[in-house]
Amino acid sequence: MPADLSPIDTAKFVAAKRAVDYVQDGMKVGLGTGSTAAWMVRCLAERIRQDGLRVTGVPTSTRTAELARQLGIPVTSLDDAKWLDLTIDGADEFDPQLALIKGGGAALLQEKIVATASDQMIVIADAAKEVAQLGAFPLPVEIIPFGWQTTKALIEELLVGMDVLHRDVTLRMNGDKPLLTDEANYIVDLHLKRIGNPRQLSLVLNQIPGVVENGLFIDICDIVIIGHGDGRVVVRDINAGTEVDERIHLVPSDNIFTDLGD
Ligand SMILES: O=C(CO)[C@H](O)[C@H](O)COP(=O)(O)O
Repeated sequence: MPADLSPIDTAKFVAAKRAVDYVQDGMKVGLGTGSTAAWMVRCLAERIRQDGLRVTGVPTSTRTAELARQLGIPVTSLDDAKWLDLTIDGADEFDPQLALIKGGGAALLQEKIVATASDQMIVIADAAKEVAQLGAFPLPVEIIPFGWQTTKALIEELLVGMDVLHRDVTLRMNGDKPLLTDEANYIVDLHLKRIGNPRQLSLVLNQIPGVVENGLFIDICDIVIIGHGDGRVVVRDINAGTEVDERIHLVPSDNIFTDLGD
């Protein structure tokens, strides 16, 4: 492990490194978005170079597509790939049932579509993302720009009847303009502090006409690989009901430390 990696980057790196062990020759793999997923893209590129692995990646954002191409990973669209063997992505929070909050990087829509079109979803995360109950991280909701203030008001109204600790909805900005997603939509962040019933909240949010999708991923993630700053990983498999603690000794090539832009 390079000495100059911070504990947080070490945690993300070891989780990513462990996750790409699940990738087998010939697989179609969904490539997540965010700083942890960017480590995974680098680790996957290294396996392609070193092991001669043949994979096709389906990126979940323009950022990830660009990084994958730069690193020589063959990429295609979900429409071409149709169904994927595996998706590996980061998350903003995960709970004991492996329900997730995603979308901190504004890519939740493509991420959810790609993960749902995969046989298996593996989430890679540092230990700080683990929570007893979701909601400390603001829940991102993708909405269409048309009538966005009405949609925001409808979300606020809906939250009154929900089991949440706090109810504040903010439009995500990029400087002085609303942030635009890859689909040219807006994101509103729901500051809820605690979500009592994520499944119910996810269902009712998606009933609002201007809502495209929300960042709650329920019953989608199969495995979470939790990285620690000391190089340890914990692999939690919800279906097998197992938790395995491993120490990974890693000697990454210099190549994957280039372009740590995310
Ligand atoms: O959902 C996401 C992007 O939409 C990311 O996976 C999530 O925000 C985690 O990002 P990071 O690995 O940088 O902490």
